[in-house]
Amino acid sequence: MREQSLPIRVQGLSLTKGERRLLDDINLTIREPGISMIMGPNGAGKSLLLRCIHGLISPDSGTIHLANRPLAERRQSQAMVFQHPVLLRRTALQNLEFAAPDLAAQDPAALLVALEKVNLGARAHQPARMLSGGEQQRLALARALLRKPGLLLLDEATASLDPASVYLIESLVKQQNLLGTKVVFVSHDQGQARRLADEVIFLCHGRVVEQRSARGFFSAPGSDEAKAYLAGKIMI
Ligand SMILES: Nc1ncnc2c1ncn2[C@@H]1O[C@H](COP(=O)(O)OP(=O)(O)OP(=O)(O)O)[C@@H](O)[C@H]1O
Repeated sequence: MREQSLPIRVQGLSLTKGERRLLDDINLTIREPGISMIMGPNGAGKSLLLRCIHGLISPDSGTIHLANRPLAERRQSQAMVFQHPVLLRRTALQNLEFAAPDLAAQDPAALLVALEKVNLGARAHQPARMLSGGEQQRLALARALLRKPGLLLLDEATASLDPASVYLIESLVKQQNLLGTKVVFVSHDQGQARRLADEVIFLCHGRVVEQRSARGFFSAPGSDEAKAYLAGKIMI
């Protein structure tokens, strides 16, 4: 059973390092059960925001609630996939066993099914760190999905993968979303955002500049920053 994550409510979130305000009073409520895509130029604070929502970074101020409960009570029901997955020096299957020891004991066949779902059935007994980049990313996704997370966070999870791996990961993410997992995806890939996103949250200089339907965002971005970003202009 997936635990309900919505609404995700971020209030007054700020993070400063030295002189720089990296996240600047972020107020954001995510209500959409579909896929929310966080977009914005390099250095906008997308990864930092995602890490805060996953509880990996403590902000200087502000709060995060999921389904009206503080983040600290909720971390077990969410999972994150990073651009560069960190895998154990073990086989692909052992990486899943380590992530889900109870499931591995009760229903070991389920782990093989999880590998097959990401087209890694034939790689089960290969060292995870010897897999290709795309295979490692698919393994990381399989590992994240073992928990049946109520919230799945993906940070540039398909950057530098070939089209077939991108397609497979996007299909699995969409499927999970339809099964009830809320998805928040950071991506620069406009094609991917158009394929996946129900809403876009556009960040610039550590602030939320726009939050609207993907259709509205791409057809008529409301801010100069988003217009420049979509036009491929470098923003300082
Ligand atoms: N630990 C840190 N100390 C100081 N500055 C940091 C730290 N982590 C991130 N930053 C800075 O915060 C800003 C936002 O970083 P973040 O990784 O969130 O950007 P991003 O929007 O994900 O960018 P990109 O699209 O390039 O991945 C960047 O300028 C980065 O250099």
